[in-house]
Amino acid sequence: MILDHNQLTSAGDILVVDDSPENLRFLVEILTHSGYRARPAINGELALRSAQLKPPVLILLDIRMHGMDGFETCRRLKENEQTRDIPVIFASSMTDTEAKIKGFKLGAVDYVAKPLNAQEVLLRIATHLSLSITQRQLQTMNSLLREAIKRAEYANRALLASEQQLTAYSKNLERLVLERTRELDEANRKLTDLSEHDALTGLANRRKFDEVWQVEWLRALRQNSPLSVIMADIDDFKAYNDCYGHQAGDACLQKVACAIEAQAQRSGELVARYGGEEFVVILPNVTETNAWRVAESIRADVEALAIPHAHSPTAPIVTLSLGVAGSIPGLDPERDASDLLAEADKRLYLAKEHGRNQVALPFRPVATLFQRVGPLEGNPADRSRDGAFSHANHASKISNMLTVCK
Ligand SMILES: Nc1nc2c(ncn2[C@@H]2O[C@H](COP(=O)(O)OP(=O)(O)OP(=O)(O)O)[C@@H](O)[C@H]2O)c(=O)[nH]1
Repeated sequence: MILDHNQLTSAGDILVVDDSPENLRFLVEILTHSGYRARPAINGELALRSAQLKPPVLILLDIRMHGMDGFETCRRLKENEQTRDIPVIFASSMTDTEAKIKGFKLGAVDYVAKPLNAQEVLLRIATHLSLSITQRQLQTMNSLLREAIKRAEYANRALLASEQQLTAYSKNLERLVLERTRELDEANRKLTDLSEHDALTGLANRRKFDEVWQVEWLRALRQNSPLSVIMADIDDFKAYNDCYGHQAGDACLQKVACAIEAQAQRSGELVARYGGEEFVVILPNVTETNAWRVAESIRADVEALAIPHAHSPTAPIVTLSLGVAGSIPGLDPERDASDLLAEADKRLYLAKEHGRNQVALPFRPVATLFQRVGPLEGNPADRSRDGAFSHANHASKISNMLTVCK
């Protein structure tokens, strides 16, 4: 493909080398006439110098010259980095094949025979200039492309590295978030635990009790089931503290808390520390009578601990007074949750008033009570509580049972 004439003529100088001034003039003339810029050189040495000083876009080179001939001039042009890529066209009257082959082997791109034909010379120059310019453009595009590929590869590597870094960061972040979440969950759990439990005994605290008590009351109301509560208070605990010290008092509270908790292990049952030396037990699905049995077992178990209490006016050991109240909320619209609790509390203080170390129930003739606490019919949920009580030990416990008027 021959390029546009303007592109060819503006590409640069054409160096014309010939030791015949006539030939030189002729060539310079036809080139200039065609719009090219032509530079003459009268011998090989001058041609080399001119080409190195300002590389032309093409060289038209005579072979047979005085001094350095065209072959040698071409050889030197091709061994110089600066001039090696300039297309060389030999112009010669040596038309034998051997001379042509030698010229091509030295790196010439074409050959024009003398005497020169202006049109042929111009056509060959246009062809080789086009080829050379296109080749240079291709080389430039190639090197630009190579540069672009290099940059893309570099960017790709950088992208890959930052992707890997990002993955590592995000994995690390994920791990940190997980760790923090776990720590936060754990801290929250501890906080909830702290907010719901008494630090000394590990039992539920008053706050937790209030919450559960309301829930259980509403459940019993919905299910028309019984609900009971026991209030328990250590007798003469001030005297215990005064006698054995506060630390021993703490240890005593822990032992009593354990004993109470051991008697309220069924699902839904809750033991809480209600105040200093006061405890409360929620017994869902347990009738008042059976709650009395639980209270009596607690009282007996604390007694069985036989914790010495030398200054107690009640007994030489630590004892408990307990008040019990139970209801079926659905059948008892007159009372609400706080009424039932207040009732248990009132009975606790009646138990205190009547000598301590006993369980207080609402007034019922002893005989009736004795029958009521015997084997029961009805709710199977109560039966396990029935099994915990027998007529044999009933007689010994009755002395610790108080009946009072409502
Ligand atoms: N060691 C210890 N003592 C406590 C704690 N909480 C409350 N107390 C003590 O429990 C005692 C309760 O005394 P009181 O309310 O007078 O009752 P009490 O001496 O048990 O007499 P009654 O209840 O009428 O039998 C006080 O001396 C409180 O200091 C505690 O966490 N640890």
